[in-house]
Amino acid sequence: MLALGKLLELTLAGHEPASKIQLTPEGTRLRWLAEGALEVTPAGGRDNGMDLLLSAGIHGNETAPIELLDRLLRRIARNELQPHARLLLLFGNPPAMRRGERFIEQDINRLFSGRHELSSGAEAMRACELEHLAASFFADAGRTRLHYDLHTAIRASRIEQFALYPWVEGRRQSRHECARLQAAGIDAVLLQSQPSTTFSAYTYAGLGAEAFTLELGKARPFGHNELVNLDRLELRLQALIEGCEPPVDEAATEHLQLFAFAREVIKHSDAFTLHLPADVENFTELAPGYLLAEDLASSRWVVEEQGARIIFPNPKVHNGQRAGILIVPAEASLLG
Ligand SMILES: O=C(O)CCC(=O)N[C@@H](CCC(=O)O)C(=O)O
Ligand SMILES: [Zn+2]
Repeated sequence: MLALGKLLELTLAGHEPASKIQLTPEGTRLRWLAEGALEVTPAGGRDNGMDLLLSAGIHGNETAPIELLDRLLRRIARNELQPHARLLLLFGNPPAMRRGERFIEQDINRLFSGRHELSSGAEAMRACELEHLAASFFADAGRTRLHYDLHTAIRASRIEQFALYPWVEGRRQSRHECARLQAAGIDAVLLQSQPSTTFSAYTYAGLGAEAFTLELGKARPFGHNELVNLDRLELRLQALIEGCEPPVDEAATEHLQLFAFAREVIKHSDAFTLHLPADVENFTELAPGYLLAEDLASSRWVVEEQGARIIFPNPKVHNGQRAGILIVPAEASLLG
């Protein structure tokens, strides 16, 4: 296997490869761009016009998707997968991956769309570097741009695999892309309705890609991901890479669970208290009138929405950060 196929090993060891460009016997080109960053160019005459960015490890402890990217790259480097799409593979936060932690100083997924400019430190610099790598990768006009930013969640989830679809003014979220995700084993999509500082929001709003954060199960250490079943996603990604994706059935989105963003719960101070059990699962329903959280100056978060559910509840975030999202069921007619 080509040495660059071991990007994960190189990244975890903090090593730079001796040779930065390698070719498979079929002519697929692997190019190391920066720590945790590798570009794959199809052999001559094979390029089908798709630019596919796959990222994982934006949170260093979310190992199942990191292992998934590693498997895909090794297959390419062993000449078992013949790419017809251009690929950019990114491991987002190598120092945090080495420590098996979500982040070192700051959550990188709060630093995109220029937010890193208001901050400093290694994670702000990495967010800036990732923006540049993505922007250069998606620089050519007239090509299809797709980005999946792969994650796992801190807690268990009533809907195990779901996507967050970024939002930008004036652009409708695509039924076709939702159907493609459904075919990849994703059971629910949260349609965002406000700007965000995540990586997928940057590539969606800033670079015009179709882009999603995919939540694929519960975060566990390397080698302990047997409960995270990524088979359907892996098959779909292989098909996208090889340019032989089976047709996508848009009518099937009838069975996709769609949610709309209702409100973010922001932790303002150390006095913040979240009134949920520590083991509450993502997508747990909360009845109208439920007192969800309290904070300084007697501020209270009371559920008002019918059919509300909570995702990503986390009272341990830094002050000023999101401590949960309230979502509500949405209609497929929102999709374009
Ligand atoms: O499990 C949790 O509480 C957080 C899981 C996670 O990291 N989610 C992403 C979602 C990104 C998005 O909103 O698109 C994040 O919080 O960065
Ligand atoms: Zn994550």
